[in-house]
Amino acid sequence: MRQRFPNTFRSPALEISVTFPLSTSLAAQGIETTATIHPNLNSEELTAAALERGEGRRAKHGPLVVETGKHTGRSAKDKFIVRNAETEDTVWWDNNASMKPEHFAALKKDFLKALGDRSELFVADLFGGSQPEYRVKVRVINELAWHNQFIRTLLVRPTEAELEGFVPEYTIIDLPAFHADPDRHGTRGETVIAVNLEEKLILIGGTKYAGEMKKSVFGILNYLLPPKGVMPMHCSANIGPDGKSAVFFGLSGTGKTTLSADASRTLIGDDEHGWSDTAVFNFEGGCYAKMIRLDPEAEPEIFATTRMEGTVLENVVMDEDGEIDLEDNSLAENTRGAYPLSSIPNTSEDNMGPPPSNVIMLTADAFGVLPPIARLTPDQAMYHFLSGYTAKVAGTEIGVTEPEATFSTCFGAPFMPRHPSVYGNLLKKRIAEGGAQCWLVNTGWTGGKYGVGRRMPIKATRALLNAALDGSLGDAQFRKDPNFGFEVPIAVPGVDSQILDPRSTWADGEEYDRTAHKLVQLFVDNFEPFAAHVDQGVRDAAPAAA
Ligand SMILES: Nc1ncnc2c1ncn2[C@@H]1O[C@H](COP(=O)(O)OP(=O)(O)O)[C@@H](O)[C@H]1O
Ligand SMILES: C=C(OP(=O)(O)O)C(=O)O
Ligand SMILES: [Mn+2]
Repeated sequence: MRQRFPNTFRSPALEISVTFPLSTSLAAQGIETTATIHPNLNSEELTAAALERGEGRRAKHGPLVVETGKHTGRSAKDKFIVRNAETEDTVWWDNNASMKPEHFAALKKDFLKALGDRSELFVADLFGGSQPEYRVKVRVINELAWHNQFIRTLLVRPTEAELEGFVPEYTIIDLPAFHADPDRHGTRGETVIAVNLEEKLILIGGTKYAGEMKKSVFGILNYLLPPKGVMPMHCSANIGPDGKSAVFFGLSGTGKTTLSADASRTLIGDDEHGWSDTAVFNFEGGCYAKMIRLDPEAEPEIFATTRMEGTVLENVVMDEDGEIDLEDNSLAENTRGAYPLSSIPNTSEDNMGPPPSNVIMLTADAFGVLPPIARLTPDQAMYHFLSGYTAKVAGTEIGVTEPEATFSTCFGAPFMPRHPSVYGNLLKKRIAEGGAQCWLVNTGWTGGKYGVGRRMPIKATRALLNAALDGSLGDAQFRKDPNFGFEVPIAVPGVDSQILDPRSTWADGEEYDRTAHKLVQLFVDNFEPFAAHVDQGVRDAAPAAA
């Protein structure tokens, strides 16, 4: 039986038939421009505007196909948080690059001048977040029509009633054609994502990769929600036939979107959620899926969106007949598709679900050491959440050309402005309250490390996940992993038992042991800085260095 929630957040605004005037003018925000303003256009109008302006081409079955030039992934090293009274003591500066207020002031002045010079601008008033008491009003100002379509697809679209009297709390100005000047703006180069949490203003310039906008809103929510007792999460989420929800943490490209799209489960969202006292709620109103080598058998729901109007395909190769080729990575390895939740058949109508009964942590293990699934105690869950061991998947960040083993705390370090212990303690509290069962799932390599072994078959991952989520995995026999101490099932119906014992999938068991000991040492070394922030139970959950 499909889980039904009151239809209070699904907005028809994606289908608004006319442009909707801005309740708060740009001038009221101190933005002087003679540009023609296109306010709150819907997808259809924005696609038409993008095609008219030659920003992209239409694929045979409807999607808008665009290219983003040299930036086909996030420019992680060009993102800055302004260091000021608001952020000095609240931001985790070991992990977030800082910008001086005077550099931001110069950058803002130059952005406002650039806005003044534009002949037209596309402006969308949107929500970041679905649960009314926690959502943030965000205004996005774009020079590209397709960027405006992207962000209204990815964020939550207000109803027409909610647009009445809409006063933006945060404003994003997104100018891909703007080139930052390192001397004047304190940037590394001409690309910049500058976040001012005091002025509530985000300036994005010098990149056409649309993911920067969506991740900027994610960063705002990751900063604002912890003081309200809400845990922000880099995860996807869905609801099973039993009405129980699950969240899937994972760094970029590890499987959040893929694994949360499952015909037998109701999708909530694919990337960013909050865990409040009463619900797990989506921060977004759409999905942003990797499209490279998409297998229509393994991922039918996502594949169907590549044949729909309202989808934006980023860096997907298309021939002159409008036929797309998802196998072709000549433009980018990180090809993407952005589509509204309404494009997926079975989604939660109010973008929310009950607090999670299962917490899945997805790790793309490039060493091929970790089992395809492991059951975690709450202390082991905290340990792995703070460790965030995974691989940066090729293409998701500028400069990452093949899987790189990495430790990305909270499975989303690039998006976490506060210290990891803030998020870790919220997770600990939520798990203790609701008794969620936690799992570690390796969607990376098996049969050897990256380059020797093979990628974990999606079919095996889905079978193991479904067994975990429907509870049947609880009846399996488990063994204790000799290196990491967590429990691993010995046999699961429908899954090749050998894959459950990684060592047996390697040609040389002793080579496996050596690699496993190396990985354990990497875990131990990485966890050092967290040890003081956690209790003894979590420290005891660590793997024993060889
Ligand atoms: N076992 C697996 N589980 C999940 N995804 C897998 C697996 N094997 C390969 N993949 C691929 O990894 C990528 C995961 O991308 P995606 O789900 O968009 O990640 P995220 O949403 O975490 O950024 C997809 O291209 C998917 O086809
Ligand atoms: C779009 C992104 O998110 P994800 O890959 O986690 O879907 C990203 O990391 O740029
Ligand atoms: Mn994703």
